[in-house]
Amino acid sequence: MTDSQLKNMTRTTSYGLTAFFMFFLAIQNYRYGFYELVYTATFLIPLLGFGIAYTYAQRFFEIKDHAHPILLAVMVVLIASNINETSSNATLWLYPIGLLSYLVLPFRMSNVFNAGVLISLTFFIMIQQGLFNSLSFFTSYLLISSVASIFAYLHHHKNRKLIELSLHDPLTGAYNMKHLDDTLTKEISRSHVTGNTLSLIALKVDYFDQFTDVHGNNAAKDLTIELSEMLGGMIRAGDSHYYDDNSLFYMLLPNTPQEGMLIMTERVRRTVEETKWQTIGTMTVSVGCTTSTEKPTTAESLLKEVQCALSDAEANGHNRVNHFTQQ
Ligand SMILES: Nc1nc2c(ncn2[C@@H]2O[C@H](COP(=O)(O)OP(=O)(O)OP(=O)(O)O)[C@@H](O)[C@H]2O)c(=O)[nH]1
Repeated sequence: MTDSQLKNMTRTTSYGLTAFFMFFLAIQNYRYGFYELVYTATFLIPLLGFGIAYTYAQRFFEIKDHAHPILLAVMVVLIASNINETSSNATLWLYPIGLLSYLVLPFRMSNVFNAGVLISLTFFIMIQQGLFNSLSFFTSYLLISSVASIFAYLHHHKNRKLIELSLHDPLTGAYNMKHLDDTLTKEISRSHVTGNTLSLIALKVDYFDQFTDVHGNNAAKDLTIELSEMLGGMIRAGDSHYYDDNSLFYMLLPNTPQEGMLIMTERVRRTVEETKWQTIGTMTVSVGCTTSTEKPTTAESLLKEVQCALSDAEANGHNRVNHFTQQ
């Protein structure tokens, strides 16, 4: 299940459960003779139904999320219209809306929404029913929305960590190969639309296996981290670098023509050669590079081209930049 399918399912279920809860509250109010709240429920339940329909439509059409906060705000106003000098039963109906907001709105927006409800309704109840009732609403709504907010925050935080872990290589902090596949596919489509050239570079430390045999795995890891930091510092905003394995790096340069890419790769090769490396003193790298042509291409074929160019650079004596040429 994709992220957006899961989000839509959560929203639909949350609207459905809230509608069920409202229906139950409406029956209770009918039994006790609070007919105004029953009338309000006849508006609220269709509004929640609209929320379900809107979420469903979002699966098929590119519709923004704007309707969700508006829908929740309308429901709060409808409920608040039942609060008067004598009755505060309607405040009970606000809690499920507050909880619903954490399930259908983005985290920050739901915090702002609940803060707005808390402040405006506290003042409104104070005017209608005095300080004691408004304080009682304030404390109970604050407690419930804070608990919901803490849970939502934990979920949001874990989610961000998981996304980061799924995109980055744990050793170097560079992006991983799965992310390169995804980004490359997107950038290829973009370059077809805009007509801008896309450049891809593969770079590998020369004689890295021998280095590992002599200096050990830890030194090899330290060198890889050092090199990754250097590459990350040399690329421009909009470029990105990726780590595969065995000291093999890729760099993706959108909107960069062949001449620009050759300037950039030669600069990287020379900088590596001239740098005093903590773990090894001096070292060199071989670089393979390719640029997208006007012909339709795929991420797979660009990767093959760049790997082929890198193998040729290594076969022709290492410490060189080699641009892929069609045989
Ligand atoms: N994408 C990308 N291209 C680069 C980078 N460095 C150099 N280039 C390319 O090489 C060309 C010449 O770059 P430089 O030698 O830095 O000259 P420059 O006058 O600073 O280049 P501009 O910043 O584009 O004006 C640029 O126009 C780019 O196409 C880089 O880090 N990333």
